[in-house]
Amino acid sequence: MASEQPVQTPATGGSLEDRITKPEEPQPSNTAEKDAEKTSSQTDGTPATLGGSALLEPEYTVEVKLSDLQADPNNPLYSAKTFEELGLDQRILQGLLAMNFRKPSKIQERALPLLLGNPPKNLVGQSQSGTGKTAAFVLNVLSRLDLSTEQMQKTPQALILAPTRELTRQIVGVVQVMGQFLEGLIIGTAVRADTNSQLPKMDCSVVVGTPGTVMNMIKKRVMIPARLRVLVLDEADNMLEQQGLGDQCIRVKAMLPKDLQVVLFSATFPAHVHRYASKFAPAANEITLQHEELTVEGIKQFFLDCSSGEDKYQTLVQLYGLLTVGSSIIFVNSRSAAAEIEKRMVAEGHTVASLTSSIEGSQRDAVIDRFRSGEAKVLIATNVLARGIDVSTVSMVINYDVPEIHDRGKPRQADYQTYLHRIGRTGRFGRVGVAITFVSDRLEWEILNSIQRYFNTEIERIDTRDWDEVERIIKKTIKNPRSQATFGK
Ligand SMILES: Nc1ncnc2c1ncn2[C@@H]1O[C@H](COP(=O)(O)OP(=O)(O)OP(=O)(O)O)[C@@H](O)[C@H]1O
Repeated sequence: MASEQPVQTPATGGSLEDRITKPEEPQPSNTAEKDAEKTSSQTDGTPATLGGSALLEPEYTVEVKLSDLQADPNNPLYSAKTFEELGLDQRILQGLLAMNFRKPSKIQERALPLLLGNPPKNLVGQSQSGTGKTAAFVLNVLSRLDLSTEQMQKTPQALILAPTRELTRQIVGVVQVMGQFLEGLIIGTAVRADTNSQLPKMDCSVVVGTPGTVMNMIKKRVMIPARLRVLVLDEADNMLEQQGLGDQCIRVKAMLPKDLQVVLFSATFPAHVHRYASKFAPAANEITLQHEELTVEGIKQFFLDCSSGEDKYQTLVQLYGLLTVGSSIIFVNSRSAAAEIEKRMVAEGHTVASLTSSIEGSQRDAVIDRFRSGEAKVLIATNVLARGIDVSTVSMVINYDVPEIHDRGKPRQADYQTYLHRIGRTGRFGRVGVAITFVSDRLEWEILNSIQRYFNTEIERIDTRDWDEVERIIKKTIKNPRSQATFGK
């Protein structure tokens, strides 16, 4: 197991000495505009400059389809305003331009005025997967920084907590690109180290990290939280609910200044966590949705009947060709299942990678980086990758195992939130994708049925007796990277 030693890691896989990320030197605004003109594609979680997968979509597809979606008031990407009208700093607007963000999404348009108000108020914000929550909180963080002196540039003023190292590194990438024109912005990454290395000092303006590592850093006084103004919890329901993570978040918050703005974001806030979230972020403004509104219509949901565990494996192998049309993630419920499937598929000559919490941190970084760059197109993962990960080329998600809550001694039951987050790895920001769940017995079928009812959505059965038909259905769905689909009900 990896040591508890926390480190700051470079967001971009630089040298170990280079642990604090400084954005590149600001460029004059006309350069940014020219860059935005040149690039026809938006960037996803890790932009191409950071080794990520920039979208290779023709300009007309992005312009026409996305602007259609953003003009539809029933769509979560809809906005009546421009970023300029939201009162953002000119240098931040330049960052958005460089990312090719033309218009805010609904959550960005609604959340930003609430977040940017003074005196600052807490916020609980919810919107469907892939609708731009990261930008909403990053824009608030960047807007609240005082970078006027070198001392302040090296003083943590905002803390963003995320549940996994992969999501942490992704958020660092977004802060870096969005804040590239803010002179003096320094970003620290606080994730667990592979070995017992010394804790680096968090001499930075923004810290992004996982709760356990941040807690250690504060305890050991390598991170001084006295000047923090904003605390963000991404995937907040998961952060507050999960045993361990929840305790750590509470302990971290207890070590921070009392007059801090607390911002909680997630696509899901089940009722029992929502009550708790209201305590963690008292008197918060709230943007919430009903669970029936949460599914993204661009994600076409299917299920496949399998006769046994072995049949699930054979079905996956039959699907392999389709999995590599774009990129895909295969979700399993255990680390051992991930290892087993990877071993068998590799032995049979298929190219797959796997990412679970059983591998060391730097190896995990290497796997996700290969997936982002498109070098690895099929990734087997546990729930560690279910939330937040934004790789725009993912056109297919397979639930090899139905997501379930494992409560010892209790009957098996559906994990609604995890289902939604897993399938949300595709169909990002107006794109289309396919999610297929494998069902191998009656109980799994009942669990999937209850998921369907909970979200008031449709999960269509695919008949595997005719593989040509299966292929036709899936290809038809993912052929066009953007649909005219509306979201929710
Ligand atoms: N206003 C915008 N214009 C264009 N693209 C955008 C805009 N806002 C966000 N995006 C892009 O949309 C994608 C999804 O954004 P993000 O990862 O923030 O979604 P999310 O709501 O946090 O999803 P999840 O619930 O899965 O964590 C990203 O690739 C991001 O770059």
